[in-house]
Amino acid sequence: MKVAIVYFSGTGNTYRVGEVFKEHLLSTNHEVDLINVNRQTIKLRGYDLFIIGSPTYSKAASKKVVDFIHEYIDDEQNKSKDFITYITHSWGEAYGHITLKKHLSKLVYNVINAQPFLMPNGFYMMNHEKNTETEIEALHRNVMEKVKNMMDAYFNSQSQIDKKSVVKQAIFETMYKALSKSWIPNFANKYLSIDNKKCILCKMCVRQCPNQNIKIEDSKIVFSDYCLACAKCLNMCPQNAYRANNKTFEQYNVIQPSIISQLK
Ligand SMILES: Cc1cc2nc3c(=O)[nH]c(=O)nc-3n(C[C@H](O)[C@H](O)[C@H](O)COP(=O)(O)O)c2cc1C
Repeated sequence: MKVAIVYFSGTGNTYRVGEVFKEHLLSTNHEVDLINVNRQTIKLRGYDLFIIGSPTYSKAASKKVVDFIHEYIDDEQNKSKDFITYITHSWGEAYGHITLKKHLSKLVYNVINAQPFLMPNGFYMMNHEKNTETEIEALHRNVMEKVKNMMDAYFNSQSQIDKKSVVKQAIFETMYKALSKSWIPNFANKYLSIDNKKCILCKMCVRQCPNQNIKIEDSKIVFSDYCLACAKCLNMCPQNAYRANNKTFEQYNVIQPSIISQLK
């Protein structure tokens, strides 16, 4: 079977879950491509199964992934294929996997499994707490078990759609759309700043920003007003020069590589 795992990820969680799906499928002799929505420029074809993952933003799915479904997956050739959706979230209830299912179902795709994954919080400078190492390890172990269960269910032809209120899903999607027009695009300008004593103008954030929202002008980092609030820049800055709400942000180092290597 040929599988496309399609994801968007700011702080590494959704990527990490995609990677676990990939490792699991490779170990059971399937062909797998792990595809970042930011790097794909042509329609996806020739896959038997699509696994589509997104971070949760305001309880909904990232606009990047929803737009990608319409632009690069919607194709007559994919109509008879199977789909699995997942979202990663860090607190409370999340509805993004159901948002993705709704968009795919409207396009007449067959979504067999839709599940949330609770992950370490990469947005804790704005909301809730930073996770401890013990919590992070437990969350990553849970990912491995859940991925295995999801794929076992899929290969046993069992549907596993997480039950969620469709009314709440629609409300949260509408709220996220409204925030995407106002608060979110200005997030970096409003809440982020750079410690210029630490910044070495390495341009890593400029290159890695998924929406090209970061530039260097007059030897300083500046933000435009099309931020996604994905928190990638803060988490991956090699100098930890980013400040959030005027405070130094204590990074997780993206996907906690030391912990992940221990779990392998
Ligand atoms: C702008 C923003 C809004 C978020 N809103 C929620 C939310 O409503 N509920 C939640 O559980 N997590 C929320 N989160 C946390 C992320 O969904 C979570 O950490 C996710 O795993 C990040 O995925 P990534 O690491 O692949 O970017 C939010 C994060 C950001 C940056």
